[in-house]
Amino acid sequence: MLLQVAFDKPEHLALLAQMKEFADIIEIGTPMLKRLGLSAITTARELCPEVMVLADTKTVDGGRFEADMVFGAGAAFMTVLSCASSATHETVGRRAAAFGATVIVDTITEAGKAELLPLNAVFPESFGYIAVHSPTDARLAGNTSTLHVDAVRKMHDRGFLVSLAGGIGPDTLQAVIAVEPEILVVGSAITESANPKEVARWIRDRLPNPGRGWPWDRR
Ligand SMILES: O=C(CO)[C@H](O)[C@H](O)COP(=O)(O)O
Repeated sequence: MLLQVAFDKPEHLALLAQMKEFADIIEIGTPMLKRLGLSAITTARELCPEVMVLADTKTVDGGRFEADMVFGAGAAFMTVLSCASSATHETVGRRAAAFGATVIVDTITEAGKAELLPLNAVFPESFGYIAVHSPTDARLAGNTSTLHVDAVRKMHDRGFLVSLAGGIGPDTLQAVIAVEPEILVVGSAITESANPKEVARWIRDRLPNPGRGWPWDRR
């Protein structure tokens, strides 16, 4: 299982270097990307050259431009929304292949209903994972649904590697590890804690098969 640490706020940049011993993937979260732009990606690459960077673009259109920007800046992964057009999926997939990068399809707009994902569209080869994702705003508004966690097995049954995100931390770790996503995304439970390094270490120590879950591990 891979640990992706999500850095959503500009002030989280100060934590980047501390996470390199725990994170398999550093996520430049959507708000940070909007605030700091591509410099957040290049900074992460400079501070943590051995850790892959994911740009959480949540792309819905203009895929070619966004892919070229973030992959050109050094991101190894980007996200595209499952509800984007197949033309966007295809162009992002082609650019990822050209850069040797990987796309994650985020089903956040189908939150809790990832199994409804219309997969008559065949995703390009460079699409590595389906993300099942509980939206932050829904959780902050009191939604405690765990349907996205249940969706992990359904996505595995359809042959996808799965990234699981949204509200994951020490309190929920056991339940999310049980459904065996390939990538576990943890943001605020680490970045907003009093001791980010210790929380990251605690989570990392409990991951089954830490550092495994890449597409190439399955080939
Ligand atoms: O992509 C995101 C929000 O859309 C977050 O980065 C992701 O949900 C992880 O954050 P947290 O662990 O705080 O929920």
